[in-house]
Amino acid sequence: MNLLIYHTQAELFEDLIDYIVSIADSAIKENDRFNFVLTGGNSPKALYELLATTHKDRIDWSKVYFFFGDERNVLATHESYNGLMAKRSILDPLGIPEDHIFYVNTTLAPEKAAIEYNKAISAHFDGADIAFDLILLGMGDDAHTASLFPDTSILTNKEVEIDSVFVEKLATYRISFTAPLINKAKNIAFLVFGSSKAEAVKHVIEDESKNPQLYPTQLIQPVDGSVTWFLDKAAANLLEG
Ligand SMILES: O=C1O[C@H](COP(=O)(O)O)[C@@H](O)[C@H](O)[C@H]1O
Repeated sequence: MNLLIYHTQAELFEDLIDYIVSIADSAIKENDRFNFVLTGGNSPKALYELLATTHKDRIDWSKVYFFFGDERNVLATHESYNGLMAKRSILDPLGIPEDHIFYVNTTLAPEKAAIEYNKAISAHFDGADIAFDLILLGMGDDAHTASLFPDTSILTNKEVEIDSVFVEKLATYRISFTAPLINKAKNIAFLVFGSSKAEAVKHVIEDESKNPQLYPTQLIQPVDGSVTWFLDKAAANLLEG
């Protein structure tokens, strides 16, 4: 595990963008494409905007395929649809063609949306191992990541797949990568800001005995890939090591 802690968000984004560019370059050199899983939530918006403006010439976007690690069970026009924030901040500004973007189809019931997303991803990987080049993730102050929330059924799903899950505390369904699917990735990067996340960061990174029902992000342990944490000072504040 790599742990990187920054004084400012600007410094963090600069390094995170260098990291993304380097993974994109290697993936494109090796396989002529870069399979990039975006995270939702609030933290990544400024990152996406920087990638689509100041840094747009650093990646060959024609070779990039975009996916979503989780999605809200709302229509694509709803403000909380992860795909909409990505569409506005990075996908439209870069002119990414529709056939390079794997949105979750939330006009379907959540179970069906998950099944269709699994099919679309399997077809994209065409029988090869489903190992994304890079999965970006955030983490909530309750230690959820993607839509792996505490005390939910998806936490015990051992399949490498996308699943639907009812999140009781939000009284809503979500569609999400399972932990085994995330753990197959070649690279995983967490982007976490702010003091409200500090306690969750400490439990996820430093607890010796794991309790993933309470701290689901503890389930993220790549099989062969790397995991890198990009934290600001406030989020890292309670770490001891
Ligand atoms: O991995 C993820 O993390 C966030 C937490 O996001 P935040 O930046 O808004 O705190 C989560 O809600 C999101 O859906 C997910 O992709």
